[in-house]
Amino acid sequence: MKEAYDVLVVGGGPGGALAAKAAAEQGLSVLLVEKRPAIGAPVRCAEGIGKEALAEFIEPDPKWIAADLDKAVLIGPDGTKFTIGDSHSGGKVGYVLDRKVFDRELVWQAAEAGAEIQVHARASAPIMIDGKVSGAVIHQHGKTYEVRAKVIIAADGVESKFAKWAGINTTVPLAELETCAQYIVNDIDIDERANLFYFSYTDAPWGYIWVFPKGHRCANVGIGIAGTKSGEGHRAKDYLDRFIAREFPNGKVTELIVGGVSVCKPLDCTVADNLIIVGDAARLSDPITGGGIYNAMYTGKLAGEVAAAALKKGDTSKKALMVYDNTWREGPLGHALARNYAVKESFIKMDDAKFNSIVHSMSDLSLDEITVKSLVIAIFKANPWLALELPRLLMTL
Ligand SMILES: Cc1cc2nc3c(=O)[nH]c(=O)nc-3n(C[C@H](O)[C@H](O)[C@H](O)COP(=O)(O)OP(=O)(O)OC[C@H]3O[C@@H](n4cnc5c(N)ncnc54)[C@H](O)[C@@H]3O)c2cc1C
Repeated sequence: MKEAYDVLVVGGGPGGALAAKAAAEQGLSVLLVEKRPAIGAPVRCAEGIGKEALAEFIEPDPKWIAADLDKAVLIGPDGTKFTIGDSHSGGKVGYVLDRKVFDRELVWQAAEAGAEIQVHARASAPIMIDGKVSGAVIHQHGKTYEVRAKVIIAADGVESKFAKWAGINTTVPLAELETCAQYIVNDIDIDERANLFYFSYTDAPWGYIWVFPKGHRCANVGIGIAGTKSGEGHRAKDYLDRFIAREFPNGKVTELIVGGVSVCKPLDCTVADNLIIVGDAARLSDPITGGGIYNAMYTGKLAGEVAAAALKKGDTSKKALMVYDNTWREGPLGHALARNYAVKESFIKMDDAKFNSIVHSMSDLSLDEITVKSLVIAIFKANPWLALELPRLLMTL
């Protein structure tokens, strides 16, 4: 580890990896520090991603694809199913990844581009000079180092502290922090090409349950519920155990993970002098699904490119880095996050009776495109009463 770099990336998830790769490809000296001893492990993710989204960044490779999907099935509180995609979708729907392998591949690509990677290396504090972030204190193998950098990219995920230490308010309201639990369940009867989403206030208050196949008779089965709904006997794991006992009583559990997902609005501003915040650290996961792999990759790559352009001009002030914030916020990602936040706020508190009526109304519909927008438009068409109940949501579509 040197004492100074052009760019320091804190965090070796998809956001950090793409940021480091993009910056190194521009010829910058880049250090990526990851606090865990192994990139990609333990996995805290259901590992689902759309094929087209992923193709923006990387060629699909069977070594990190656990399942190739052709449909998603939404299941209402009374068990009524609505399927999106199927044979008409041309196999475009999505993948379930093997993130232990996938995350390592992304970091390896950053290293190949010239970035230096240090694992088991935790950033414990920013170095502040004249009120500006100018590096970080790094702990590794019992030693402490000071690393200076001209631009620091905070890619430290949902548990992000770096931006907060640098004076930015990153607090997620408890009601907008989904608490999640997930098992890998083996030896179960599943459709290996379908992601299942169960919506029911009783089973998963202000959240949902997912069953994402991971190959033959194996799936990620998980739940996210609002942080405010979690309590004694009502923890995410308790709800999940009840679901598993009902749906997969003979399943064999081989892994449990717990984690959090923010479903709030993005940070008000994702840059400061010498600092860019990406992915989950910037609260950019999707407010409906909690999905954030694509958003982290997109903003990570953008951050690396913006850092390089700013360094070429010799200006890494907040004003110069604002092009990063403006680009994602005013582009398709920012619009999708704003719309999906409005959709989440409108639907999340609906009771099971209303959810049932919506899912019943959709059973005759056929939808090949899996986008929130196409789904919500279909829901409004099939349920004209929603236009009166949620008039402001219509404006966002
Ligand atoms: C249960 C669950 C299920 C999910 N399912 C999906 C899904 O199916 N599809 C989807 O798209 N998204 C899903 N997500 C969200 C997805 O995992 C994240 O959005 C994505 O990983 C964000 O990438 P990131 O690079 O921003 O952060 P992360 O992947 O969280 O990476 C951040 C990295 O920073 C490291 N780090 C943190 N602090 C420091 C520090 N001080 N110093 C050094 N390193 C540090 C961490 O160890 C971590 O490796 C799920 C999340 C959970 C919890």
